[in-house]
Amino acid sequence: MGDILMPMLHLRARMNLLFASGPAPLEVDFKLTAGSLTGLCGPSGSGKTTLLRILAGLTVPDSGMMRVGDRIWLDTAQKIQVPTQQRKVGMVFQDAALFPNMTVRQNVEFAAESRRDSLVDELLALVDLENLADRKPATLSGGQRQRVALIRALARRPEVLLLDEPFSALDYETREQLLGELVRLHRQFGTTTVLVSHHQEEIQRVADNILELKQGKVTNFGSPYTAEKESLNPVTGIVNEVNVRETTTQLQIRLTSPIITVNVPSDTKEWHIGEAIAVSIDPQTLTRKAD
Ligand SMILES: Nc1ncnc2c1ncn2[C@@H]1O[C@H](COP(=O)(O)OP(=O)(O)OP(=O)(O)O)[C@@H](O)[C@H]1O
Repeated sequence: MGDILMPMLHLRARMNLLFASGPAPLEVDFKLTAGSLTGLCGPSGSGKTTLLRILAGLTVPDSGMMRVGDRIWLDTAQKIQVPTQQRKVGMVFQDAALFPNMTVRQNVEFAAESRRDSLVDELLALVDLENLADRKPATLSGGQRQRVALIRALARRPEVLLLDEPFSALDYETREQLLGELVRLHRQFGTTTVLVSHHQEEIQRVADNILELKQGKVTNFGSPYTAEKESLNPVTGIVNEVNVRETTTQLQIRLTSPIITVNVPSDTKEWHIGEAIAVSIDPQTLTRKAD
């Protein structure tokens, strides 16, 4: 318990990449707290997958250092490069990549340290897969396959869990369900997790930490609530009437997209569908659409 809030992962890395706009370095230096769930987001081609691959040891940066707990997984200055299979990492990608000739149970057992490990049964039960344990992956739905991939990654008892858009190929409902399961598994196992997602809103809901990349640089790192504040798209409105007064000008604004999404901390207040709430607009933030 003592090290729960200690930075358990520290990565400093620099790697020259060829971005769509030309060559530029990916340059990161961040620390993750033990047991945290970090949402990694950013535009397409900003370096998210490369960063995940560096964490996994699948890509070696030009220079850098990575420490997990008290162990060094990478130190280019000292030529230390712990290979992926010796890193305690679990990975899940968009496509589950399960072994097709093995059953669900065998897929999970293969990753577990011991075949008699009760963890396998526990994991199968946790995501409701006991009844499908003897089926082959080809006979499962996309959501079921991703569930297997998720518990297979956890069966390795990883120190770091890396998820690269694991649910993005699934329909909305299945994605929501699996996100809920991911949060539950994360609470139960407390594995330090990095989740890549294109869905900013998704990340804001489940992550306790957000890491935003743009062109290989960290542009936002911290609580999802502050990140949201900076990146929230303003509501689009049209000026309907202008009343110039002595000290203030009153603008009547017709909102053209009246439904907005706001993320608020879950523990502050109870909200009820249909209740009226006051939404205030900061006049300083008003800009012309073309600006
Ligand atoms: N080994 C490499 N050498 C040079 N450039 C690379 C290398 N690997 C990736 N890139 C480039 O780095 C940029 C970032 O790629 P990356 O796949 O990490 O982005 P991403 O944020 O995961 O994108 P997406 O959201 O579309 O999956 C891309 O322009 C890619 O072409």
